[in-house]
Amino acid sequence: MSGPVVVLVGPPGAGKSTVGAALADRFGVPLVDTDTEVETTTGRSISDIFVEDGEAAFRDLERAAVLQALADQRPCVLALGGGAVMQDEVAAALESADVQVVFLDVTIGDAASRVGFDTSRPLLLVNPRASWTRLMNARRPTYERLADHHVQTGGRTPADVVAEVAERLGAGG
Ligand SMILES: Nc1ncnc2c1ncn2[C@@H]1O[C@H](COP(=O)(O)OP(=O)(O)OP(=O)(O)O)[C@@H](O)[C@H]1O
Ligand SMILES: O=C(O)C1=C[C@@H](O)[C@@H](O)[C@H](O)C1
Ligand SMILES: [Mg+2]
Repeated sequence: MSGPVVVLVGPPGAGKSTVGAALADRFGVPLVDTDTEVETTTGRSISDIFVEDGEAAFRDLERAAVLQALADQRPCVLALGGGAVMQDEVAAALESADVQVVFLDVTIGDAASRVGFDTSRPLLLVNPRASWTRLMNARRPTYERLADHHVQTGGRTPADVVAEVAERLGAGG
């Protein structure tokens, strides 16, 4: 099979980057993290792009990164930024691609203790807990609709989550 082995979606703090890196090691493929792709191709931080050019400009770059990774025949683990699935073109591409989508779910309590809500997340600068919850409520139906597998991460280590995802993909053991 070519293209992404798995696509990870979920809110900030779900563990997409962490679990994605471990899965990539396990499968012997690179991790493509769209947040990192955007920062690498522009040479700027996501925060700077949001502040200087606005969210819409970031979303254009993010969409291009997702579509490129899906179009590439290069096997990888693809971790999406938390809001990527809210773009219709991204959602449609995930639905039509022959890929397994995994929704990494997390509660506000676990997400808060994991990320600490520092200044690196531009949408969570003001009242981070309330902002995270509002975004999650708006996005949850989309995460669930697009997901082939729904994996709870609360109270579990990254290794536990990796093991469950691998098992769901038929690569456990
Ligand atoms: N299952 C877990 N248990 C405990 N800590 C975790 C778990 N998964 C990830 N973490 C930690 O939580 C933090 C956030 O994880 P990570 O950056 O992977 O989340 P993310 O979903 O990629 O978030 P973002 O959308 O902001 O990029 C990291 O410090 C990571 O080490
Ligand atoms: O939840 C979001 O909308 C975001 C999550 C991060 O992964 C980054 O993609 C960016 O900070 C926006
Ligand atoms: Mg991440």
